[in-house]
Amino acid sequence: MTNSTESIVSLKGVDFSYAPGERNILSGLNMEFPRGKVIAVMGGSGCGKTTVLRLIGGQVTAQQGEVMFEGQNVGLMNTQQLMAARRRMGMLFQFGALFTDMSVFENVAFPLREHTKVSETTLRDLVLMKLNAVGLRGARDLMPSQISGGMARRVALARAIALDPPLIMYDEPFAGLDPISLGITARLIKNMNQALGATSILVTHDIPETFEIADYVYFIANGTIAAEGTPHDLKISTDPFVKQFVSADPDGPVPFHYPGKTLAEDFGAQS
Ligand SMILES: Nc1ncnc2c1ncn2[C@@H]1O[C@H](COP(=O)(O)OP(=O)(O)OP(=O)(O)O)[C@@H](O)[C@H]1O
Repeated sequence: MTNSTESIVSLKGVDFSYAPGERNILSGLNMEFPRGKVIAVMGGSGCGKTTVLRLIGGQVTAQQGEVMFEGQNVGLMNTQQLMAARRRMGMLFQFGALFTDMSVFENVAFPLREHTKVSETTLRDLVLMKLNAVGLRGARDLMPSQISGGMARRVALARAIALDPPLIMYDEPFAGLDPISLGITARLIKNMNQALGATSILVTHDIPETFEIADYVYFIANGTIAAEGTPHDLKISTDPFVKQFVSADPDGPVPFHYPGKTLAEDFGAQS
C-alpha cells in the first residue's frame, strides 16, 4: 500500500531482533496503515505479528528503519512523548483481561479516570455511551465474573476506545470466541472504526471474519511481507503462499513439518 502521507502509521525498512546478535524477527519491513481503514496483519505463528504492534506502541524499538505514528518517529520519542502517543492508541491485547474486582462500568471508566479530569457526570455519560456502542449499557453494574467471554471482549473494546483513540490495535480479538460472538466482535470492530473515524490494525488468524471486515491485508513470513492486498485480491490470488493461507491448506510453501530427520531416517528399516 502506498501514500504514506495519508497513513497514521508507517514502517519503513524496519529490522528488529529481540537481542543483539540474534536472528532478525523482522527484516526490511515496509508497511502502511492508511487513516480510516481496517488493516489486518496475518501470518504463521511466531512470524512477528505481535512484534509489529509492540514496535508501533513503542514497547520495543527497531534496530534499523523507522516506525512513524502521526508523523513522529516512535523510536525517537522521549518518555513523555511516548505516553502522549500511547493515549492516542487504543490497545486490545490477546484475551484483553478486565480488572476482575471492578464492575463493567468501572472497567470502562478506568482510562478516563487515569488520563482525564472530567467531572463524574461527564464520565458517566462517556462510559454509558461507550457501553451503548458495544451493546452493554444494561450490563454496567455486573462484575466480570458475571458476564460471558464474548461480553467481556466487548467490555474490553469499550475500554480500549474510552479515550476516542485515532488508532486501535487488536491482538487476536477473536481468540477463544464462539462463532456467534466472533461474528458480533468482527462487525463491532468494523462499526467502531467507522463511528470513531479511527484506523484499526488487526492481528489475527481468522481468515473468514478478517476478510469480511478488512480493507487491506498484509501477510508476514520470514520477517517480511510475503503478500498483501485487499481481501478480494488475496481470495483470487494464484500465489501458492497466499492460496495455502487462505484455504488453510497444510501442504504448500509453508511447511507443516518442523525441519528434522526424514521419515525414512526415523522409521526406516534397520539392518
Ligand atoms: N520478549 C521476547 N524475547 C525474545 N523473543 C521473543 C519475545 N517475544 C517474542 N519473541 C519471539 O519473536 C518471534 C515473533 O513473536 P511474535 O509474538 O511477534 O509472533 P506472532 O506472529 O504474534 O505469533 P503468534 O501468532 O503465535 O502470537 C517468535 O519467534 C517469538 O518466540
